[in-house]
Amino acid sequence: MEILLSNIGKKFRTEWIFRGIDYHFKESKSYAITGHNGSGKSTLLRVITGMMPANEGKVIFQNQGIELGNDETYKRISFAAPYLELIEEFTLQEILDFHINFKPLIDGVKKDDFFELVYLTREKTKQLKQFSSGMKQRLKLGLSFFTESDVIFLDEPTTNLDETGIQWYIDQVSKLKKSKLVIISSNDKREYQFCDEILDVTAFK
Ligand SMILES: Nc1ncnc2c1ncn2[C@@H]1O[C@H](COP(=O)(O)OP(=O)(O)OP(=O)(O)O)[C@@H](O)[C@H]1O
Repeated sequence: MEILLSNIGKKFRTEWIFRGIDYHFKESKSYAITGHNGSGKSTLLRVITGMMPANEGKVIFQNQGIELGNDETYKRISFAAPYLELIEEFTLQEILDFHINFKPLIDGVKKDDFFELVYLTREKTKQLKQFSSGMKQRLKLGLSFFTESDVIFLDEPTTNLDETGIQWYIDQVSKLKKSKLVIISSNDKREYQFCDEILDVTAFK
């Protein structure tokens, strides 16, 4: 799976956040979208994933040269971000069951393995509203790491994680990046230092 950005521009009211972005995200490579606070990293991620429309240009997802429609694209991408809400009334077990209706767990990972992989075995029957912010973030990352997708989008992935959580994140992404396209929006080097390429959004003001 690869993604082509063709002349992408986004503005809020009259202010252009970025403009004229042409870029090619290639299969099984990893990319960091960088830039200072407010430069437009999250906005670009939202535009690429289709959560927000661009004002100019086109985002094309393609597989072996064939353009994918929106329905197909959504099945193949995962997205974890601090601002994406979880259903807080669900227990951990319920949210996993809900999620795997749409995106099955990756080969070799069973439900119980998932709880272990995200270090939440004792929280299976706990409602998410009782989770700490770091536990929620680990769960969001886990849902994107361990369910089927070809592309993983991560926005500020280590938000609310402690040192152990950050190391866990680095270990997991380092493994995943060998087989998936990974795109990380961040201004924290530790979150993206292993990436193959950097797209600096400030270059497109
Ligand atoms: N929904 C919105 N409506 C209006 N302006 C917005 C909206 N979302 C973002 N902006 C503005 O767009 C600019 C880019 O915001 P964005 O959140 O993409 O930056 P960022 O690089 O991700 O920042 P940070 O590093 O602080 O997370 C900012 O000036 C922000 O105020």
